[in-house]
Amino acid sequence: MVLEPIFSQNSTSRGLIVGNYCHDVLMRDGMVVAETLGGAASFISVVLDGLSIPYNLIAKVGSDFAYATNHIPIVIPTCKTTLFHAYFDSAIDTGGHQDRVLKRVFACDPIRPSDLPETGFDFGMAVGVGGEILPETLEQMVGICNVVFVDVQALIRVFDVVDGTVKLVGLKESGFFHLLPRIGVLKASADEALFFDVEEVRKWCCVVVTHGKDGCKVYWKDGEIEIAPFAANQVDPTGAGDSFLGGLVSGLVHGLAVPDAALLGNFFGSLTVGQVGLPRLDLKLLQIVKDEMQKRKMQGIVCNERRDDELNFWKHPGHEQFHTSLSAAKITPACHIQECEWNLSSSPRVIEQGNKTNLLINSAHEGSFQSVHGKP
Ligand SMILES: Nc1ncnc2c1ncn2[C@@H]1O[C@H](COP(=O)(O)OP(=O)(O)OP(=O)(O)O)[C@@H](O)[C@H]1O
Ligand SMILES: O[C@H]1[C@H](O)[C@@H](O)[C@H](O)[C@@H](O)[C@H]1O
Repeated sequence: MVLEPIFSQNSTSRGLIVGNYCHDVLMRDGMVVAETLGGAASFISVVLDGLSIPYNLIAKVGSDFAYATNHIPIVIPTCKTTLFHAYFDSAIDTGGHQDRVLKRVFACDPIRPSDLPETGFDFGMAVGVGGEILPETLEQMVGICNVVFVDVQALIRVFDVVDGTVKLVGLKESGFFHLLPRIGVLKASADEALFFDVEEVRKWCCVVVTHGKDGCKVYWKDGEIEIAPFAANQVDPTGAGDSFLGGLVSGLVHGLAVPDAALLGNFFGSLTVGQVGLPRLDLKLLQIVKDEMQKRKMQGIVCNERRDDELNFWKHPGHEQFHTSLSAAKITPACHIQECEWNLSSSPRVIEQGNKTNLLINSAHEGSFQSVHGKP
């Protein structure tokens, strides 16, 4: 397992995020309810920026790309930006995680090894959404990064040739399987985890399976541990897994033990489902989170001092208190968590302009749309 380098990270570590930005169109019962910036890279950026973690980002878009982002993507004039249509069906609601059918309508260029910088990175994140990460790209990443975190959705998605519907293939058939012993952490949603044998893969790398409102479970060679969720009022599940991964990696980079870092993942996942599109993270909230992470370090739970892989996987004293403190931060009055008051089933329209989100709430009485910029 390539795990030891995770624990030698520090907050000046530099990361490499690889995965295309995309345009997301969310539909509810046939109606467009939101158009937002998407792609795992964009959700992860929000979390890493919020926690002041430096990184380079390699993403490709077309000249139609509609958003302002902190990290400028590579523009391919001959391509359109990757576009996903996510279809939510009011009739299907699987216990808080609304199921969706995802269609890739356009696919921008793949990211090739020659698109990556040659310099070494402390950590890498392979986070494709539309099949843009090739086996040779991941191979190059494991060569230039000390440790690589991989979202399995980057490896096992295939796209219907007629309508672009996203389907999954077994990890063994994906063309990436041979690279598993060289990656640090493989993250999968519970649905995606059905496409590989966790018992087999955990021998080579750490596996983290997310379970929506129920939190997540971490598996490694010799053990496994469940990590508690945070309460959330889910309005849009999109990007929860991406923000989770951003939180997990940020925690590890800041020197937290794996369970604490996974808890931070759950925290950012829960913030994301409470909003439509990218999470808008309050600065005061972020400061509280940073302070709490610092406190965990002060308690002597500094992984990069221990260099002891096995120890870093178990919950250390104070883990539950860390959960309590983060939960409290979410409800601190000073922190305006901009949770929306509606959910996708009530069919409001959300249109993002630049990096701002407009909520256009359908007013039944006036027969018109009312524009609201988040909450006051
Ligand atoms: N309804 C919820 N309430 C609280 N936390 C949630 C909820 N949904 C997701 N989360 C948090 O986000 C994490 C990731 O969610 P999930 O397992 O749904 O990922 P995903 O299916 O990959 O998401 P997506 O593909 O939409 O990005 C969970 O492990 C959990 O911590
Ligand atoms: O923006 C979203 C998000 O990144 C999801 O994690 C991914 O599954 C979708 O394909 C993408 O459109």
